[in-house]
Amino acid sequence: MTGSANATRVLVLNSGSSSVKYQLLDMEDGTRPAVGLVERIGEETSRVVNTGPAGAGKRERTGPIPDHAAALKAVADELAHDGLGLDSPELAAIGHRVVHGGLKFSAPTLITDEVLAEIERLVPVAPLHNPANITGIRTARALRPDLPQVAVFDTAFHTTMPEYAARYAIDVETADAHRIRRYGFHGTSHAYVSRRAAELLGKEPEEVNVIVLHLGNGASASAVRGGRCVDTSMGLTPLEGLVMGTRSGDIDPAVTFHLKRVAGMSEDDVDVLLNKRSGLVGLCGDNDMREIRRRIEEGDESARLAFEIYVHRLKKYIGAYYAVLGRVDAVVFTAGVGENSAPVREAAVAGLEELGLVVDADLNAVRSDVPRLVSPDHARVAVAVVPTDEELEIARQTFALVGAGREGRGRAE
Ligand SMILES: Nc1ncnc2c1ncn2[C@@H]1O[C@H](COP(=O)(O)OP(=O)(O)O)[C@@H](O)[C@H]1O
Ligand SMILES: CC(=O)OP(=O)(O)O
Ligand SMILES: [Mg+2]
Repeated sequence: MTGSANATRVLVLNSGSSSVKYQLLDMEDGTRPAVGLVERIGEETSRVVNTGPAGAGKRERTGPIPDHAAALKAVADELAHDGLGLDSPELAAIGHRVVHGGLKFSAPTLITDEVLAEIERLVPVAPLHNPANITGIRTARALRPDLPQVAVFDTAFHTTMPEYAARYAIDVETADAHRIRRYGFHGTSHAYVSRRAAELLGKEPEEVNVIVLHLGNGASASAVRGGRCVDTSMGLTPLEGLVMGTRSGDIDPAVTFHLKRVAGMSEDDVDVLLNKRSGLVGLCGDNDMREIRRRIEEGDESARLAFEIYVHRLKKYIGAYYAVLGRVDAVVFTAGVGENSAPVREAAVAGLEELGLVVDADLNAVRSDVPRLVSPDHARVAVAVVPTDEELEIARQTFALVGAGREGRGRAE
């Protein structure tokens, strides 16, 4: 590993199926000199938005960006434009979000050829995500082969799940032969948010039991006991669990045989149906909760039903994880929908007063980007909103790993 002692910055790359989010974080002074994203990759109208530090110095351009490699080049150009290029001596490492780490990776990992090969082996179980992560890693390594690159896995936080929560009730030999089990995702977010929730309650993570509801485009719930994940709603792939923007979440697996046998659909057709044409978009044509709420206000029935299905599933998971944990200190909402949609939060806990769950309408209506309680003072269980910050968590874990490497080498030299 290289990097001088004054290399205090980490570039975080979060490559999604059609977007790359990037942030440059300074681990010494806590600033974020660069923040931005490339979206709609592969379309004619791709967009590069460089938000700049704290929203200052925003730049935006539109034009075709054919693939993730080109997107990474665009990110490098944006950084160079601000004098923050990848050749900067201040750069200590690049941290990559990697969605599927299988069973091998339960901690942030320095990327080697072997690690990359293992991430590639997991593509079949994260087809929307791992290929993008791999391109991000390859491109970044080509641009800065000397710099440590670290993978931070979505699955890592969930490796503490007990065997009875992680296993499906299917033939053990088949399951083991094909490594079929529940891995869980969004772990970086669940870890960060559950820790911040403990802070908000004035407690140590070890002292509290929390249910985290990460509701973005992808959505998942987790039950966290004393800082360790004991159950989560996503499974072998990020398809299981909650209703999402475009994914069905839980479904009778027989639906898939039925579609193949009766509707003549291929494996790929079913895959696309459940991952891209289901969830909110499949139910009502929109996957953005803002648009769905607007349509409900106008009396649109399909939007209303989509909302009700979404919330009903959410409520079932709150109940299930309440039972798993036995005692719950907080139910915490995070990510795009969880942080911004007061109606979703209100509806998700409506009728759960007997469980100690109540939302205060005034507190819930407040818009803010700081962690906050939305339950009344006297509530038995706190209901909270905690904005997630996967990039900060990835940067911290990356810097800790690289820093440890530097110290270790320092001692050895
Ligand atoms: N002001 C808002 N009100 C309601 N929902 C919102 C708002 N802003 C964003 N969202 C929802 O958040 C989603 C994106 O969440 P986000 O966590 O950014 O997703 P991802 O990281 O998976 O791309 C949008 O699709 C939309 O449904
Ligand atoms: C794992 C997953 O669903 O990620 P995202 O929400 O970024 O699609
Ligand atoms: Mg997300």
